[in-house]
Amino acid sequence: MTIVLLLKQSACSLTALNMTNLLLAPASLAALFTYDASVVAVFGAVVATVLIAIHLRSLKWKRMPPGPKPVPFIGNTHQVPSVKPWWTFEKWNKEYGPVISFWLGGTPVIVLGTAQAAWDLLDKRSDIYSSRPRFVVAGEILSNNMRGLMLPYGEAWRRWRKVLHSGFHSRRAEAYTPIQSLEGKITLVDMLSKPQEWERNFRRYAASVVTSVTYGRRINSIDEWIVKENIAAMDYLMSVNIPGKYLVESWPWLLKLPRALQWFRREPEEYQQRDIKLYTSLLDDVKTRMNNGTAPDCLTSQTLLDQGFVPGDDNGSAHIGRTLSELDIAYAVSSPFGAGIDTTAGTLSSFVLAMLHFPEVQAKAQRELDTVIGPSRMPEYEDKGELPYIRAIVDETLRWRPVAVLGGSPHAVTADDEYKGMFIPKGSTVFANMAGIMRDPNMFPSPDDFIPERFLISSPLFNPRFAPFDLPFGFGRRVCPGSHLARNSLFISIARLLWAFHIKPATDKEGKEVLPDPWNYTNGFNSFPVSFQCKFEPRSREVVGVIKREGAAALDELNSRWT
Ligand code: HEM
Repeated sequence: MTIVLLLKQSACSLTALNMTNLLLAPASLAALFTYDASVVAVFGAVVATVLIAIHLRSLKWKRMPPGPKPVPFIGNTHQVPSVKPWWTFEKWNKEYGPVISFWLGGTPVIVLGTAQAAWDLLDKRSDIYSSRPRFVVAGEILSNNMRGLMLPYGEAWRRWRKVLHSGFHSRRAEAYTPIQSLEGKITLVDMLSKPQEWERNFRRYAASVVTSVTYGRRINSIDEWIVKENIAAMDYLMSVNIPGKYLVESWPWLLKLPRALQWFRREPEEYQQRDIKLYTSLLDDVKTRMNNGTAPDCLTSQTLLDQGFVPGDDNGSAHIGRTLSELDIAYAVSSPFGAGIDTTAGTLSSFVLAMLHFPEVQAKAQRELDTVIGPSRMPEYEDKGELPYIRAIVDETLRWRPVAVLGGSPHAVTADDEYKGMFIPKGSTVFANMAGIMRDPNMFPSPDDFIPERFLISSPLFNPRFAPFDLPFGFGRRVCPGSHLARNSLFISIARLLWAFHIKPATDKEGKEVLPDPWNYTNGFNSFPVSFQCKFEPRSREVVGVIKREGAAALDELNSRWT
């Protein structure tokens, strides 16, 4: 009994002692106890939050747009063909929906397969969909972040883009139409004298328009050094931009190795020196002509002036640098070369292909030209308002075979996003698959047929959503800055080719017509018809006379302009 009482007492006294200790203990001790408790609480809360966040995130990731099942480490890389992947993307869009996702290694890729999805995300949410994926070798090492096309969305890109915007916005582009018209007349002469070289003639036209408006110098042939050097620079750029070619694209931490150990740098850095030499020599040439007062108004002269260059001053270049360095300018004004030649010339080749496969369209267009223009003069820009069917053919060509088949360069998302209940993670690469978008039968019934009437306001097939038809030129803040220049080139070239020539299939030895395969297109970010033969027969002797007369006058005028 006594023992039990003692035990009871001691238990009570222990309890009392503990209570007393807690109440009477020094403040520091109490704080220590309190602190320990809160550390545990905070730690627990952090762990719980992290676990909840991981759980929620994994739920989010499960809500990514549907797509083919990835495998560990490589994702879906093995399922994406290196040749014309846009057909596979179109197939997946048909199978899984207008917005699909897959994985290239550790990078999520989103493909938009309808115009609506592209408008909703790339246009309406352009604040977070306007960046580019990281191009380690092509953008960072080879181009030292000076090729704006590959720059992520941000200040450097904005400064670069301002140069192109002020050089090619719609009013400024109007000022280039006299050059485009004169060059177009030279092209018609080339088409008369060497019709078998029609693709080269188109390339010369596109290249001469670009060099004239950027550097104030025209070209007579695509074999001139300025074209060859620029093409070589573009070819190398393309050659390093092949997925899987460089380990450092998937493992950018390799850039943290001592420079001497970064084996992948040597060759692109050598080519960077070659690019710098080319672009600065073209810039210096314009500066020299500005100094002696012979430089025509062009993108380069305009940008140099905007950036503070003082022509005629011995130290004129020292003032350059309001927002861009001289090298930045040299790179910025070189961009139209890479972006504006294959796109324009390739679209003209698609137009020729369409005319071979849809002769009734050709005949209808020629009826319009005969009514509005007649054979005694050639179409001019002033006739544009009177030639709705020709304008519709331009739009339909851009739709029928979009040259920027994957929407140009891919976009990248800079923040997590939700779209129609689907989760789109930050850092995803986003393609607007033009090949699929332009063949969406809901938007473009009978998509494989060439039907200009879709773009004719007077036609029941007209869809007002496509007035104007901007879709081929991309989306949001990255939309093509050269679209006005490109459209003007396409309009005048197409109007005059149809006015001047019957475009007919080539014939074999037995005289049988040989139609080129309408799907035989090149691989690459710009896709255009693989070279084919066809005939350009002048429509009348009167037309030939006009071409020769106008062509000679155009050459005189161009020579007096640029020398
Ligand atoms: C038929 C002709 C052309 C087509 C179909 C075309 C189409 C495109 C497309 C789809 C894009 C990507 C837009 C995006 O990322 O959403 C683009 C970008 C670009 N285009 Fe064009 N283009 C053409 C001609 C031109 C011309 C003539 C120039 C030169 C003045 C030009 C300069 C550029 C540049 C510099 C970019 C990059 C814009 C940036 O990243 O901010 N393009 N183009």
